[in-house]
Amino acid sequence: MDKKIGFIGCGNMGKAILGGLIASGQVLPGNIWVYTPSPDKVDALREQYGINAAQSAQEVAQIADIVFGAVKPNVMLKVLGEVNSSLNKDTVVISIAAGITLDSLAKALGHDRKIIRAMPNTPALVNAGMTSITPNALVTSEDIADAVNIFRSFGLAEVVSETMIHPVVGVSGSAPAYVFMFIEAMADAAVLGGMPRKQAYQFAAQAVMGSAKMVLETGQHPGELKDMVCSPGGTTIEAVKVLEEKGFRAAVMEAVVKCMAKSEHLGKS
Ligand SMILES: NC(=O)C1=CN([C@@H]2O[C@H](COP(=O)(O)OP(=O)(O)OC[C@H]3O[C@@H](n4cnc5c(N)ncnc54)[C@H](O)[C@@H]3O)[C@@H](O)[C@H]2O)C=CC1
Ligand SMILES: O=C(O)[C@@H]1CCC=N1
Repeated sequence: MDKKIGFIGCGNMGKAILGGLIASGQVLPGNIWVYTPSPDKVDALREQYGINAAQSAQEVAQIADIVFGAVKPNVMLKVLGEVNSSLNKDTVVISIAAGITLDSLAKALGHDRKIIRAMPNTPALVNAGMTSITPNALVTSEDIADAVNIFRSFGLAEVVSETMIHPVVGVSGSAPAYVFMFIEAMADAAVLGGMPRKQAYQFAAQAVMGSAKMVLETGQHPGELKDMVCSPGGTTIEAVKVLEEKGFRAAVMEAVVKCMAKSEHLGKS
């Protein structure tokens, strides 16, 4: 793609997208402009990736064809509002902020602006992201294809209606955090069993990745795949029984429901 890509804000998530995009070879580093208020951080990104360091958010807005707003939700509307007059007519603005609706973005940017609300996740950094994309009515099918291509260059991406955004945050945007906790807890137990810590993380993480791949690639029901592991009278069913007794599934469901509720709350405040 020869479009110019801009990042206003580039912390955990912006860097995951930037890193994924560059690793995919889809966009050359020379076609990427980044601004954050900390010049040291932008310089570090320039050294690591070879991107252009912008002096201001307005500079990014002037140059880029596609501008990522990758700042925290509480400053997103202010930051985008301040660069609005620097954007070109056809620039596509992609906000990745949790809880910031297309409607509020249009209020900050004007109702004639092409805007996409996207919800990526940090595994973008290792080419395994999952992103939802919700365009407003002004975004053309070509713009949508560009956005899908960008996000698919480092994982999977689906266009969804804005009503799906809260489940997306719950099951994907925020989900890596719960999975990391699961991996950490399994590894702690393996360490308790005498395994060196580094090896414990490797075994636990590979088990999670392989299991996820089985769900994605076999098309089999997760319950069926679980049953395949549980030998009669074996070790796994002992662990499964404890997880059921401790309310593992209910805890996960409740956590995701809380996450969705917070996403909805952010959208209203
Ligand atoms: N971290 C995650 O896993 C995910 C985060 N998001 C969304 O991504 C957005 C960013 O989150 P993180 O990357 O985690 O936050 P972060 O705090 O790591 O990064 C924020 C970035 O914005 C910059 N910044 C702060 N004020 C600014 C300003 N006035 N102008 C320009 N840049 C400014 C900071 O220097 C930093 O580079 C949030 O809106 C969040 O909802 C979405 C999906 C997943
Ligand atoms: O915790 C958050 O608010 C952001 C949105 C999805 C993941 N991190």
